[in-house]
Amino acid sequence: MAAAVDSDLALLDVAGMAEADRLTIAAGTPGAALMERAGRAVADAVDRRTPPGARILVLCGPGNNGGDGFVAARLLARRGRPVTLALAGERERLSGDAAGMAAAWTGPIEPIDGVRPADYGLIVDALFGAGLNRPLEGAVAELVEAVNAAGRPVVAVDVPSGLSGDTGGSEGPVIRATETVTFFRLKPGHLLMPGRSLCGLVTLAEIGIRADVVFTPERPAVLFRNAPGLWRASFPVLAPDTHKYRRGAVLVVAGGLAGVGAPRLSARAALRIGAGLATIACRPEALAAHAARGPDALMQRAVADGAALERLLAEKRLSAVLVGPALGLDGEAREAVAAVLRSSVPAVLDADALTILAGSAARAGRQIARRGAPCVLTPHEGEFARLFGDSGGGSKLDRARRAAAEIGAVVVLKGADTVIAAPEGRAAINATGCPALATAGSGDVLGGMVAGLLAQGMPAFEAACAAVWLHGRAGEARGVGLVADDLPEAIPPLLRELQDAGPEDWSGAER
Ligand SMILES: NC(=O)C1=CN([C@@H]2O[C@H](COP(=O)(O)OP(=O)(O)OC[C@H]3O[C@@H](n4cnc5c(N)ncnc54)[C@H](O)[C@@H]3O)[C@@H](O)[C@H]2O)[C@H](O)CC1
Ligand SMILES: [K+]
Repeated sequence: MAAAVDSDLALLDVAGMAEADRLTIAAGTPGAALMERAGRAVADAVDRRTPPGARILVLCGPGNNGGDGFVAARLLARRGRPVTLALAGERERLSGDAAGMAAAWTGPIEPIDGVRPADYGLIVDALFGAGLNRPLEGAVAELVEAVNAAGRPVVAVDVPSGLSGDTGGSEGPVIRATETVTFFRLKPGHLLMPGRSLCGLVTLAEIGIRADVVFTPERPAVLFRNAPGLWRASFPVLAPDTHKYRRGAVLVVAGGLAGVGAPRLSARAALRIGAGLATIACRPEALAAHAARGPDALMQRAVADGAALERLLAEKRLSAVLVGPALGLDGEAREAVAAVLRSSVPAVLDADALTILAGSAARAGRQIARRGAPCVLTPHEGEFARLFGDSGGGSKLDRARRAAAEIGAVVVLKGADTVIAAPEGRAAINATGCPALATAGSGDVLGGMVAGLLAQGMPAFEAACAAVWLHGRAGEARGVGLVADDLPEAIPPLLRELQDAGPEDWSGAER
C-alpha cells in the first residue's frame, strides 16, 4: 500500500508543526488568524467542562502558547466567564501575534507571583508549548507545582507545559492536564509515555492549517497514530472461494520440553487472526508434549536437526515463520535462527531469537537484506537494548526508526506506547491496550498475530500495525485478570467488528 500522502492519522513533530505554520502563513493565512482559532478551540473546551460561575485562571507564557491563552481569556470573558489572566514574564517582552493578542485583552494582567491556582475552578495552561527548550525552573516551575497540587481541572494549550511535544518526556516539573487542546495534527508527545498520561483527553482542533500545502507527494506523512485507517486497505478479507492454504500457512519454530506453551499460544493466535494452517516445529523430545495438548487445529512436526528445519522452511506452501518463543538459547536454537534468516519466508523474530542476535544487529541486517522477504522484529525494551544498544538515544520513536533503518526490517518496540517503525522511515505509535497485557505469554500472542497477518499477504509494516492495534484491543476486551491464554479467543469478535465497520468508520477510528 503506498504510503498515505496525508491522513488525519498523521503526526507532526515540533519542527514539522512549525513548518506547517510557516507554509500555511506563506500560502496567505495570517498567523493571527491561526492563533485566534487556536484560542477559540481552547475557550470552547473550557466552556464544555466548566460549570457556570466557576472562576477561571488563564496562565500565559512569554510566547505564542501564551498568545493562544490571551485569545482564550478574551473569548471566555466575552462569554461572561469570570476570568483572571496571569502572565509569566513582562508584557513588553511579548512579540508578534502574541503581543497583538495581549493588546486585545482589556482585563488586568496579574504577575504569576502570588497567584493561587487553588482559588479557581479551572486553570488554562498557556505557559509553554512547542517552544519549550529547557526544563522549567524558578517561579514558573513553582507555579506548575502549585497548579498540580491544587487538584483543579486543567486545560493545557497544545502540550502540557514542561512536556516535550517530540518525546512525551519532561526533565523538570510538568503540568498534569485534564484535557489538552492541540492543533491540526497530534504530536508524538501526545501518544508516547508519560506524555499520553500527562495530556489527559487530547482534543484535536482544526485551525486552518493547509494540509494540502503541508503534505505533498514529495513530502508525504511518515509519522502516524496507529488506527485501522492506516492499514485497513491491506487487511485480509476472506474471499468466497478461499481454502486453508490460500489463507496462509504459519510455521512456529519452537524449542524443547522447556517451552511448549509459548509456541502454542503463538500458533493459536496466528489461526485466530485468520491463517489457514499453523504448524509447530519442535525438538523430538517435545513432540509428545505437544501432541498431548491437542487435539486442536495445530499440527506439530519434530525437527531433529537443521536439515529437517531447512526442509520445512523450503516448503512452497509456507507463507510465514515465527521464531523465538521459548526457543532456547543453545546451539540448536542458534542454528534454527540462522536457518530462518537464510530462508526467504516472511519472518517474525521474537523473544529468544532476538536475544540470540544480541550485539550483532549489523550482521543480522546483512542476512536480512539477502532474504528478499519481509522481516518483523518484536523486541521489548530489554531485547531492544541488547540488540541495538540505545541506538543513538532520543525518543522511543527516534530509537525505533533508527533501528529499523539499521537492520532493514520492521521493528516493533513494545510497551504501553508501542512504536512500529519501517526501514524506509514510516512509523506509527500505538495507543490501544492496558496494563493487564503485561503478563507472561502476551508477547508470544503478538508474535503469532503478526505472523498470521504476514501469512495472509499483508505487507510487513501494515501487518505489524494491525497486529499491535488488535492485540491491544484484545487486552482491553479481556481487561484486568486476563492471562495470555485468553487473548487468541478475543481476536474473532474484533475481526467481526472491523469487518462490520464501513470504510468511513475506519478513517480515524480513534483508539
Ligand atoms: N500551528 C500551530 O500549532 C500553532 C501554534 N501556536 C502556538 O504557538 C506555540 C509555540 O509558540 P512559541 O512562541 O514557539 O513557543 P512557546 O510559546 O511554547 O514558548 C515561549 C518561549 O518560552 C521560552 N522558553 C522555552 N522553554 C522555557 C523554559 N523552560 N523556561 C522559560 N522560558 C522558556 C522560549 O524562548 C520560547 O520561545 C504552540 O505551542 C501553540 O500553542 C499558534 O498560536 C497557533 C498555530
Ligand atoms: K501549554
